[in-house]
Amino acid sequence: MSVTVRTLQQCKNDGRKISMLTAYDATFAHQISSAGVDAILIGDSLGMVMQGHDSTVPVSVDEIAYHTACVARGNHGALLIADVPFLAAATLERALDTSLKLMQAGANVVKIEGAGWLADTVRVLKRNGVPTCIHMGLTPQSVNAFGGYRVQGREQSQAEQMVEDARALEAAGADMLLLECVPRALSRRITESVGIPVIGIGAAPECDGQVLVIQDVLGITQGKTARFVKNFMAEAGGDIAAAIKAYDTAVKDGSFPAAEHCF
Ligand SMILES: Nc1nc(=O)c2c([nH]1)NC[C@@H]1CN(c3ccc(C(=O)N[C@@H](CCC(=O)O)C(=O)O)cc3)CN21
Ligand SMILES: CC(C)C(=O)C(=O)O
Ligand SMILES: [Mg+2]
Repeated sequence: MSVTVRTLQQCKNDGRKISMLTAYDATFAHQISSAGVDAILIGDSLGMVMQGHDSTVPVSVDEIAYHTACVARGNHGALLIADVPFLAAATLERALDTSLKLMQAGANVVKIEGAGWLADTVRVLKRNGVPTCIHMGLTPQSVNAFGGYRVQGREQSQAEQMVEDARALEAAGADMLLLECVPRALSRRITESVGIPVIGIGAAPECDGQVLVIQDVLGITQGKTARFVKNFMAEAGGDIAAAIKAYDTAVKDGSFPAAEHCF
């Protein structure tokens, strides 16, 4: 049975946690979906972990579409979410063109970095049959504007705006939200403020689900990793399939993330 946006909504309604991991190729899609992970993100993090860039800014729509098609061939029933690259949804026309390529490559949902100002985009995509996930908080494509990868929503006014934006995006028809590097208390408040599933990374165990980059889970990422990362390879005795299963189990039993992975 394939996972759909309705399955994830049911998970939130029933209080069952959602697990998500990134994948960029058929082999990992096979391993991750076979382990029972609910959703696979074809993330623009591939610009860093696959291509060796120092940010996600250089990634193109055609590259995400290529990796989405690779993942789709190895996938066994996980929901496929494709990242919309830098500026590829900056106008409604671009958002539609980008979604056309990603959905035809095999995506079930497109994920767009931004905030409340994406409400119109969400409405237009929904009308055209494209489910959306809006990535809020630390949006890595804005690293040049932020001046680094920094926690977002620490100031009261910014926190209130984020809650308001989450509600506006739900009202516009967004199917899910993703919060990255948002303080735990605010992440919990946003998750409780909307009816749609909220996936966290550096957010809170109280989110409806969690996502990590697969290389981080396997402990093979080059250089320093973020606070929210947990390497599941050690407890899995060096077995990749066991590490993926350990992640899925830890998300679903609520033991990941722990306080040390949150802000
Ligand atoms: N391997 C990998 N894992 C990721 O999670 C990831 C990527 N690559 N590439 C794209 C973005 C970049 N991401 C990042 C990168 C660094 C931090 C980071 O170092 N954050 C600080 C927060 C500092 C603060 O404001 O307190 C940290 O200490 O975790 C966070 C997210 C998440 N994404
Ligand atoms: C880190 C996750 C949320 C992401 O957007 C990516 O992998 O590109
Ligand atoms: Mg991304």
